[in-house]
Amino acid sequence: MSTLHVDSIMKRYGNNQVLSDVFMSCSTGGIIGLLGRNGSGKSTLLKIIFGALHTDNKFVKVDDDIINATKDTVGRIAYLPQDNFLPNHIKIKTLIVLLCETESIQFIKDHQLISPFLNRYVKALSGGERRILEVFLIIFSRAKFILIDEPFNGIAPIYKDEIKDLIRRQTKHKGFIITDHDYSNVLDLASKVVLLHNGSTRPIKNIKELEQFGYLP
Ligand SMILES: Nc1ncnc2c1ncn2[C@@H]1O[C@H](COP(=O)(O)OP(=O)(O)OP(=O)(O)O)[C@@H](O)[C@H]1O
Repeated sequence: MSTLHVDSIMKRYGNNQVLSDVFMSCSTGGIIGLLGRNGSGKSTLLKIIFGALHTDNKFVKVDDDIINATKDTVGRIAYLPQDNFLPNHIKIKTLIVLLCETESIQFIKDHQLISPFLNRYVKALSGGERRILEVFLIIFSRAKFILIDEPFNGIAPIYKDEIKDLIRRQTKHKGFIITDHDYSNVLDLASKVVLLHNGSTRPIKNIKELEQFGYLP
């Protein structure tokens, strides 16, 4: 078993102290559902864990290895941002080979949600098709810990269950931190739920607590 350990993360934009007291721990086999209101700092936190955003205060460790920069994340942490990140002019079958773990490449190419697009370029996909491809590339990437920002955004309800099943299967050897405003899907997947509230992470035991913290009405 491997563990991603996140502690002592602080981040301020000008006078806006977005993160002040963050603690999270995710082991392979687990899925952390990260919830929080708009602007609570979820994307900021994922970017800092991955190393895509700088802050002076952070402690991120995978097993015994301290993660300081994006180069330290190779094979350890992968990150799906909210926004498109794929290059437009590469064929989809090439991206799969470049980015995914060897043992899953054939499975992905044969999958009904991906196989129709193998010979297309990313620029020829619709927004939802592109998001499905991005989710596949990240959850089957070579990293042990996968950070996913809004995987279900723009994806039709019928495909969400399939994506959740794929994520669950990957927990055999990976750990996930997932945030999405489609909170019912996050709760459905998560083995632990964490709420970002006033800059702090708070472990959540039940729906009632989400109401008490003002996340749910
Ligand atoms: N580059 C930046 N400069 C200044 N402020 C920023 C910057 N990026 C984010 N912020 C602010 O930091 C806070 C946290 O933003 P962040 O995007 O992390 O929130 P979030 O929880 O992911 O929000 P959402 O759920 O709406 O996507 C917000 O108040 C936002 O306005």
